[in-house]
Amino acid sequence: MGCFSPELWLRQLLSGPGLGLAAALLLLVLCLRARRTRRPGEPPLIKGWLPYFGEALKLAKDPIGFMATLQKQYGDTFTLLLGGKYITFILDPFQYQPVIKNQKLSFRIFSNKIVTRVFDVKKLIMDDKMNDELHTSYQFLQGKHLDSLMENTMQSLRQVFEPQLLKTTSWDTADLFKFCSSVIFETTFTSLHGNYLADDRKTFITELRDDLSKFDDKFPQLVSGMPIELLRNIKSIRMKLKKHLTTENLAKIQGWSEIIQRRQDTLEKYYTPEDIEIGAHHLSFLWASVTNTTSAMFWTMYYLLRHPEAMAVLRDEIDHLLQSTGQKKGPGLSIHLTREQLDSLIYLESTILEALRLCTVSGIFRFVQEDLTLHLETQDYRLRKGDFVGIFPPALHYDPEVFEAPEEFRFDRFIEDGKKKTTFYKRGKKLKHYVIPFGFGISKCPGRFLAFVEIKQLLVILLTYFDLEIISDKPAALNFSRVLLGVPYPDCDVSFRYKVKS
Ligand code: HEM
Repeated sequence: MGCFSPELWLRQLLSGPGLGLAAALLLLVLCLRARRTRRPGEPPLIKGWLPYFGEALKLAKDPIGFMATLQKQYGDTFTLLLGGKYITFILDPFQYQPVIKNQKLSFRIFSNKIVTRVFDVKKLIMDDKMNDELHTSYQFLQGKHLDSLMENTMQSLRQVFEPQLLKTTSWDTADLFKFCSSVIFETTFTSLHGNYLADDRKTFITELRDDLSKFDDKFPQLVSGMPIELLRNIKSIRMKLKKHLTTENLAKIQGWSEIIQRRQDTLEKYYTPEDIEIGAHHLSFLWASVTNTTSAMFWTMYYLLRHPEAMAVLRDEIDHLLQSTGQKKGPGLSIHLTREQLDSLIYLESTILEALRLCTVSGIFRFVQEDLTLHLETQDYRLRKGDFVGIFPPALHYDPEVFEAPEEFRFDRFIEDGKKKTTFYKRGKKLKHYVIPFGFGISKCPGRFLAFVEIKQLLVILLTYFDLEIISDKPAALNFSRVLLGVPYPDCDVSFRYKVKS
């Protein structure tokens, strides 16, 4: 997609060697793209005044408010020019199904373009069979396989937190985003890939995390199609990351999870073992497993720290479960919860869901493979080959008809009469889907169960073993530099303090 951060695009292009290229590019697209007009049967067309970028600046500034304004003005279906791409947004949640079910609207073409651009994986586009086989590996993120991943996660969390528990009970201060990114990276990487065997394990993990974070900083530019050569040292950082994850280097890590084993077996069928592209595949999976989980963890913790009343209810809920399962805090990190027990923590789950409802600014996209008519309940729309169709979850998440006071954090929003609340209505009709942070249909995130389990386990540990308090007064806001690309990071870090409970 080419719509994510026009300011970054322009700034980068207009510095140094990008200047000539920028001028040529802008001239070309100005001529090519400005000419489109709305044809009969097509949705309202909104091009903005800026050629090529269209309304991308407004979207990047305030995506939720801007889309709400357009929805009021043009209705639930309209086509928007964003960074050279025409995207027809379908905002009525009852019309998601026709989009998801339409075979001519392709997720694979969309996602292959991104994976090729960002991670330099070339073979996916050419090899559908390999693509299918890699997708079957996602079964190892569910069911009984999830139980063993959950054990790995708990083991990794012990490794991270047991040294902390030996400390005295004095306060330590930390920055919340840095804290989440460090714990989630180490836990996720170790749970999925295993333990690095050499003595310098900690250094290896820290370097890998820092390199992934530098690479991820430039993710929006890479997605938008900016040549990696314009992004200073990102090409060499990407190469370094890929090399860490080649067959030879992965062999230095012990205890691969089933999913990593299956992916490696599949990749070895299609590549020679020494092919660096194997590392590129593992990099794309590592990136997917860590980035959104980190920001989801950040926002959940952030809201809990700012709402001590919610934190108190969660602590009670967890204490109650530990007591009822006969568990006491012993030396080290001795508590152990099964998946069913974690699932029974309904206030914990509601809190995470509420943070995701408030903070998901991703888009769900499909590529229009040929000119077609999309049949919606209310109307038919003509769509053009080469355009995209998009679902924008915040339009649903912030709909006051569905969620009362939608901009407020209410940790118990998904609880009713002491049980999980799963009924939400619009226009008097029950909604099948009301919170969609993980995408939809074929592109639905395969890691969603693991993400929930990991965040829950981490919160159980933090709330059971630590006192936690926010220090920063300044509220954090969503940073929209990666709008439409998942759960955004905060615009600033937030300091908090923690100490082992006495
Ligand atoms: C709270 C955390 C997470 C969120 C909000 C999230 C969100 C998403 C979304 C929205 C998509 C679909 C993208 C699209 O439609 O273009 C996606 C795809 C994906 N996610 Fe997640 N994700 C999370 C955690 C994870 C974890 C923990 C893993 C792996 C263990 C993972 C692995 C993947 C993979 C492999 C895909 C690509 C699927 C495909 O190509 O079909 N995600 N995620």
